[in-house]
Amino acid sequence: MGKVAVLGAGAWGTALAKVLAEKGDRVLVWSRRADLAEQINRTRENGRYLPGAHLPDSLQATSNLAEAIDGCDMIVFVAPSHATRDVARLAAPHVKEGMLIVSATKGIENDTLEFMDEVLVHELPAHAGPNLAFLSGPSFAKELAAHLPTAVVIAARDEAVRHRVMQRFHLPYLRLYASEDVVGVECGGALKNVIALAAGAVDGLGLGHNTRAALITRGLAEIARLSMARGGSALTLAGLAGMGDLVLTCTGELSRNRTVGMELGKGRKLTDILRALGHVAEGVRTTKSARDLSVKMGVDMPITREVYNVLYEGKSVEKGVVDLMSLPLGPEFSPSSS
Ligand SMILES: NC(=O)c1ccc[n+]([C@@H]2O[C@H](COP(=O)([O-])OP(=O)(O)OC[C@H]3O[C@@H](n4cnc5c(N)ncnc54)[C@H](O)[C@@H]3O)[C@@H](O)[C@H]2O)c1
Ligand SMILES: O=P(O)(O)OC[C@H](O)CO
Repeated sequence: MGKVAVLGAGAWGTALAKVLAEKGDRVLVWSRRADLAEQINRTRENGRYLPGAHLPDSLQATSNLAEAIDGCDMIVFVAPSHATRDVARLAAPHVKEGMLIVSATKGIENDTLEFMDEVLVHELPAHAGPNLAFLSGPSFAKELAAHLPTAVVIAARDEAVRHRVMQRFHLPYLRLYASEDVVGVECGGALKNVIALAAGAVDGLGLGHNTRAALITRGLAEIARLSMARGGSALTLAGLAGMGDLVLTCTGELSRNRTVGMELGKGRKLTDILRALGHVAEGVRTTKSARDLSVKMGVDMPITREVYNVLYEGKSVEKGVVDLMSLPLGPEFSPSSS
C-alpha cells in the first residue's frame, strides 16, 4: 500500500480519504484551514463537513501542502472546481514524475470554461496527461462514509492508469467501473448539478412527478448534446456518470444542488440560500459556464438557459417553466432539438 495526498477537506475529500485509509493507504488530507486539520487529527472526525463519520488513525490532516504531497504515489484533487486551478498551482512544485493524479471534482470553471481535465493538464503539464484519472458517479459523501454500497466510474485515457486507480479505491462497499471517455464522464458530473437545480426548483414550486421526470429526461438530452459536441460518447451518459448521477442528484434529499433549487422554487433569495447551505453547490457556478459554453459551441441547452436566467437574470422559476413548456414542438431525438 502507498501514501495518498487528498487535496480538499470538505465532505467528499474526507469521505474518499476515509475509503483509501480503510483500504490500507496512509492518507494525508490537505485543508487550507489549519484549525480544521487540527480538529480532524484531535477528534478523528471532520465535524464541519462530514460529522458523524469516524476517521481511521492512518488518515491524518495537514494544512501544509508540501507535507501532504511529499512521498505520495497518488494525489486526489477534490477542492471545489473554482479552487482547483489555485490548488494545482500550489501543488505543482511538489508533484513528482509517476504520481497518479485523480480528480473527484465536478464542475466547469467560469471565464475559461475549462473542465477539470483541462485545468489540471494546463497547470501540471509535465505530470497530468497520461497519469490523470477522474472519479465520478452517483455518490453522496455521507452514504459512502456509512459504507452504503456505492458504484462509481473511473475515467482515464490510459488503460493501465484506469486499472491502477480502480484497484486503489475498490472495497466491498465501493465498486468501480472503467471508462476511457473522460469528456463524457466529466460532462455528466458537472452538468447534472445544473439540472438538479431545476429539478429542485420545480419540486419547491410544488409541481408533480411528471414535471420532475420530464426535466431529468430532457436534462439528460441536453447534457448528451454538449458532451457529444465536445467529443464524448452518448453511451457514457446512459451510465453511472450520466443518468446514474443525474437521477441521484435530482431526487436525493442529500443533494446540495437540489436543495438550492428547492429553496429557489419556494421563493428564497440565492444569496440567503447559499449562506445557509454551508457547503459548495457546484451547479450555481457551473450553470454560468455551461450556458456560456452552449452559446459558444452553438449547442441548444434550454433547461440550462432557464436555470441561468433564474440564477443570474432575476427571472422567476414559474416563468422559466412556462417558457420551457412553450418551446417549438419537434422530434424527441435530434442532435439539435430542445
Ligand atoms: N459531497 C458529496 O457528496 C460529493 C460527491 C461527489 C462529488 N463531490 C464533488 O466534490 C467537490 C468538493 O465538494 P465537497 O462536497 O467536498 O464540498 P464541501 O462544501 O463539503 O467542502 C468544500 C471544501 O473545499 C474547501 N475550499 C473552498 N474553497 C477553497 C479554496 N479556494 N482553496 C482550497 N480549498 C477550498 C473548503 O474549505 C472545504 O474544505 C465538488 O466538486 C463536488 O461536486 C461531492
Ligand atoms: O450534493 P450535491 O448536489 O453536490 O451532489 C453530490 C454528488 O455529486 C452526488 O453524486
